[in-house]
Amino acid sequence: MNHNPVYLALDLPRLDAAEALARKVAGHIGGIKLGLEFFCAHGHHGVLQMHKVGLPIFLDLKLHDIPNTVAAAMQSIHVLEPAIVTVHASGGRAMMEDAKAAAGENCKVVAVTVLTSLDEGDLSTMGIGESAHDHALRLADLAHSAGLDGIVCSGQEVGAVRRQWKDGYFVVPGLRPDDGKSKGDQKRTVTPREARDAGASVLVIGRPISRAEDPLAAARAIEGTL
Ligand SMILES: O=C(O)c1cc(=O)[nH]c(=O)n1[C@@H]1O[C@H](COP(=O)(O)O)[C@@H](O)[C@H]1O
Repeated sequence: MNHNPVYLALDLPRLDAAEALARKVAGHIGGIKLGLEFFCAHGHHGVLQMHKVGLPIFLDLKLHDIPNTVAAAMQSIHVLEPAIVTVHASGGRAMMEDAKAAAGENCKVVAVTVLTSLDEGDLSTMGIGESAHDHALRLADLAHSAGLDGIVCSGQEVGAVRRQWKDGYFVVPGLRPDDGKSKGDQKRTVTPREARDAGASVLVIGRPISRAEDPLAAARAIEGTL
């Protein structure tokens, strides 16, 4: 892989702090991921501000609604020129098809399969009887047939998904360089290197860099393992 696959998740409440962190580690990451925390606090203005850092922007909005609403939301973010946008695969085939049709040019649309914060116990409380692995594969298939560019899944499933969808674009969060010693709310974790070796296209990393005592050293160390 000749470009840096790491997208830094900027889950920080303050815009100035988020921008300062992105600028500090910019030479050691490949892009910036802005999620719900950032978008709800700073909206379009915040995204346009972060574009000034000069890295591709991944807009992680996890859209999940009726097809018409999701398509309209996709259209209203064209102006932000995101490189990647997320929707939830559990929104169904028609929602994903309409989301892709409404996406801007050069924007990859990827579907979240099973959140990395869930394990089999959580799935069973939601009425899902199959394993996280099987459910992620099922939703990956659905996203593929709906014409999406790829999916979001944990590093524990990405190898199997890659075998069934050879040219897919796969985003893997839930990464812990310390091999899960500081999981926090994440349940299905692997190391960045394991995810890359298993076939991830993008590695999403937040707190292991943003909450590190020295974020620049943390970003460099992760880069060195890839
Ligand atoms: O869509 C995502 O990016 C996502 C999907 C998922 O299943 N799990 C997951 O953690 N994420 C996001 O990836 C980031 C992970 O952050 P850290 O756990 O701090 O590295 C957060 O911004 C999450 O919103």
